[in-house]
Amino acid sequence: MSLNPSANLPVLDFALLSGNAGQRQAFLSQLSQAARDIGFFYLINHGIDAGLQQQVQQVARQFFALDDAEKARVAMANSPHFRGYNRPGSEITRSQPDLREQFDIGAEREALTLDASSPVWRRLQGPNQWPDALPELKSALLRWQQEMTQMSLRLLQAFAAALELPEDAFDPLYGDKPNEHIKLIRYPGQPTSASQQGVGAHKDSGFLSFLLQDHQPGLQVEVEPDRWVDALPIAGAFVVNIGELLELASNGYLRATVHRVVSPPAEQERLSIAFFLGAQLDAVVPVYQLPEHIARLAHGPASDPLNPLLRDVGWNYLKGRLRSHTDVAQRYYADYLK
Ligand SMILES: O=C(O)CCC(=O)C(=O)O
Ligand SMILES: [Fe+2]
Repeated sequence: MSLNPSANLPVLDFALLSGNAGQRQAFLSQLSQAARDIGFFYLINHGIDAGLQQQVQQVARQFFALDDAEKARVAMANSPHFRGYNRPGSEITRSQPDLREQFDIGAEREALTLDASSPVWRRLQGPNQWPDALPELKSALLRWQQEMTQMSLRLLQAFAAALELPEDAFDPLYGDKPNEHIKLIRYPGQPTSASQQGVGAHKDSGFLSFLLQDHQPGLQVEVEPDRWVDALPIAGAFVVNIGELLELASNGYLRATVHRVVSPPAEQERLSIAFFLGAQLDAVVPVYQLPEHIARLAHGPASDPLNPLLRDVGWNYLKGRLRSHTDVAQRYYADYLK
């Protein structure tokens, strides 16, 4: 394993984007190169306060330390909107259980009124579940959601500029309802005899994902078929990766890179705070007209029969949620799955 955390993945300095014209251009060209070569990079000087990062990590640890009974009161199995707590082993990736416990929240919006003709993905919108035993969690995560949304939308605009599109090209895809998904994740240590699948190999479904890791390694990126590199933690930095919506929007010029987490050793644990920026659920991702020198290198989105990428955002997001959370799927989506 490499000792220099930045050896495997590029490190991008977000402060350059608001610097002078030369610095801005340097950032955009580093961004397009990093995004195209690997689809994963570290982001530093992102403007998210270090104190807030630590507060969110601390409240996440407090949440996972609650009694099982308290956590069960906010179980995702009770939410048609896929919000709430999952015990280790309850989520499935590539048909295997993921050895991680997690707490999901999304945008705090009212459930939609639905009738028989409503597309099923409209069930995804709705309220979060908050634990009574830890009121600080709600205020910390709603603030996190707000700040992460602002920062990540700036980065998404930089992606548009890096693709030589107007900076606001993607704005209509999220409008005033971006899909702001936070996942607090704890990976318990595993003996070497057990499965080491913290989370199995996958692509993220949204535009961009941001991971705030603690000190514990485990995240791995598939840089070429069957070649995995460690994305070792860098304190305060976010690991950023590209999701399926940006792969679709760039006609495969940018790629949603496959990644996974290997469980920590026995007696240790790993905490990760993930933020997924997605489009509004009723958007459809168009094929953007890219300049010739970029379009030439765009080979179309990946075509994996096990994971078709869907341009209809609501359907693409629902696909991933149903596959990962079979208990919610059976309880609230049985009519659709039939
Ligand atoms: O734990 C991590 O840092 C990565 C998690 C992840 O890839 C995911 O939940 O989509
Ligand atoms: Fe992921």
